[in-house]
Amino acid sequence: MLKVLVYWEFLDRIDQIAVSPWNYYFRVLRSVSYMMYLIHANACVFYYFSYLMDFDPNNGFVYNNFQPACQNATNPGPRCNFPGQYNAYIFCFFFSVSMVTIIGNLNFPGLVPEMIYSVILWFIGVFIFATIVGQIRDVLKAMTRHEDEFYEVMDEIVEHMHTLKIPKELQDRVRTWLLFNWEQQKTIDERHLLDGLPSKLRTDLAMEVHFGTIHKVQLFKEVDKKVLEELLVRLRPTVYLAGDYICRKGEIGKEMYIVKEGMLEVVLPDGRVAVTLGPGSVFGEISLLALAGGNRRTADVRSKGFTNLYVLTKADLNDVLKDYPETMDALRNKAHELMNKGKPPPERAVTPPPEEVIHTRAQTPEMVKVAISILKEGSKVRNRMYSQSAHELKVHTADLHDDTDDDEVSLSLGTATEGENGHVTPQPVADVTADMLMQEELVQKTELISPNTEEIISPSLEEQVLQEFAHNHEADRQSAGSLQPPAAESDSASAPAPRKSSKMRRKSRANHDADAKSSSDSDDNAVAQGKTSRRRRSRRSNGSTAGVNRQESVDVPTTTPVPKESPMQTPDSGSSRLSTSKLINDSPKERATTPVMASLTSLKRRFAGAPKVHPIEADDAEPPEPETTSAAERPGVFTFELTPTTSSKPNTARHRHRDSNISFSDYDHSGLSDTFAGVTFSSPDTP
Ligand SMILES: Nc1ncnc2c1ncn2[C@@H]1O[C@@H]2COP(=O)(O)O[C@H]2[C@H]1O
Repeated sequence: MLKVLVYWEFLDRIDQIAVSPWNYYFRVLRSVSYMMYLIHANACVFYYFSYLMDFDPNNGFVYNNFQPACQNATNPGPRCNFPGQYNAYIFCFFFSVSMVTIIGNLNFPGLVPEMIYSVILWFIGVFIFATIVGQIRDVLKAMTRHEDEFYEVMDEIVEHMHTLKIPKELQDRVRTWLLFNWEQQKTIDERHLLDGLPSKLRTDLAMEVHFGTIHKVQLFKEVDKKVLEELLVRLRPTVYLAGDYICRKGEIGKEMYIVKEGMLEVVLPDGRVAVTLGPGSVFGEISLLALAGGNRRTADVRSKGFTNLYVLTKADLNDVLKDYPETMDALRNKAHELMNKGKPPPERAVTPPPEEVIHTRAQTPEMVKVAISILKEGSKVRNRMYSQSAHELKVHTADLHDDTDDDEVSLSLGTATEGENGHVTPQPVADVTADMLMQEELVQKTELISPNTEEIISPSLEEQVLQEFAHNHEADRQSAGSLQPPAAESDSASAPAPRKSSKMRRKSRANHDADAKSSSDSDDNAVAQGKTSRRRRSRRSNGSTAGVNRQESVDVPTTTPVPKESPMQTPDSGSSRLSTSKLINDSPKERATTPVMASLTSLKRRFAGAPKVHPIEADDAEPPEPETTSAAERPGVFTFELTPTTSSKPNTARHRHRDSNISFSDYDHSGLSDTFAGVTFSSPDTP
């Protein structure tokens, strides 16, 4: 009897160490053992009761080993085969079991005490029996309780779907999800399972369960342990089937996810997979932390196979981070860092190429041009008129915002001021970075300088333009007279000439200089006849060079001293013009002779397609060596190939286009007599 305590202790310990399903078997065994013990105890009581009744041999109810019936029997039956040999304990145990499990069918009590004893025993027996049976049933039920619950829920859902006449395919997916979920988690909602536990225990449990995954997450690498613990408790496991979309672009982000197992794909709107995420990856943080400036999903995320994820809701995140505001900032910074490091900004990746962003300015009236050309250079009236016309020449931009990025190669549209010492200082007004050049289509569509670029060029340049007009006009006339333009003229009128050797270019420049000289006399004539740059352009575009949209010539002086009075090189329409491909493909020596060349070399290196920018060779006979002369000191004249666009929005000062990285600023029109428009290239590579 005293051993019962030891026995209970033993049972408790076994219960602690036994794992499912053995713990359930053990519990059934324990209940049976309690029953046996009680029967044993009852057997002992019965023996003692028999003893109190003197083992009366005349009494069939109590135990007696005497068996007097056998002694007197003439024909003893099988019970008399072992007279006096019944084992007292076995007999009493047998009697006790019968008494507990079977009501009645026992030796009828002959005496009153026997009857009372029997009744008490029967009552006890009923209770013991009921308890034991109930316990065994509970234990067996507990063994399968979760499974039963799961199937109960599943049956309900399936039935409901059936009632709603949900398509079979969807029903199957729900069923597959439920089964997979059960398979993975063995519970429908783990969170509620732990609700009854104190928070400290839940935290410890969560740390234990999720830490393996969380410690791989880069985003949480530097997060304080306390915050991490609080976040961990709030993580909710979930599973996704192959092909399921976890989130869709444009949705409002309310949850972020940590991948526990499986692979997921970030899918861009064009169907391309931007990146594949594996265990330890986080996604959904951009909208949750408003990294892209809003709370919308920036991409679709699709489960590649079956995946196990941890979900952290925005509400839970905010709930934790409201007590740790500095962690919110740290998380954002970290997320930004990871975003910029590992993946291109999703918005940029999915934004379609911008439409026309740079627009043509208005054309300067003919009258103004003529007046400018005939007024004395440097006169106040001329400057004012010039300034008026220049005001129309602002670059128009649309959908631009402030921002600047450095890029390896940039193209800038700028003004330059000629100083007293004859040095010309470029003043960039617009930067077109490498990004823009990459978008060749945009480059082709973009008009950096309007058809009337000449009008904002300095008076001296204006003069050159007029000279060229006269020259072209003369060529026109000649060709009209002979109905067959001379080959040289035809060449010079066409847009960028085919590649020529530097020798040829020098020669053609010499020819051009002679032409320019002879044509200068007919400037006024040309202007008077209203030869506009537009006409010249149209002649060019109709010229021999196929596939060229339009050419504009712009002189770009650099900081090399330029004699103030000496005219800048007159852009000959063909003879001195180099195509980009020419520059890029020419000898290294040539390539490195001007900043333009250096930049274009760099451009070529980065972008296979040559940008539609055509510099005209510098007017010095042989460009200086790059090692001995600073690139910024070399003069150059450049030509652009441009395509007109239409303007719908007014220009705004100092802007930058979000997609093309193009930035613009207004022209500075002050001191126009010393200011000209030009195009320069700049590159960090360029010395
Ligand atoms: N280019 C990408 N590389 C990696 N992950 C991305 C990329 N684009 C979007 N994502 C992830 O996909 C998620 C979609 O929802 P969010 O915008 O909230 O957060 C996004 C990022 O976590």
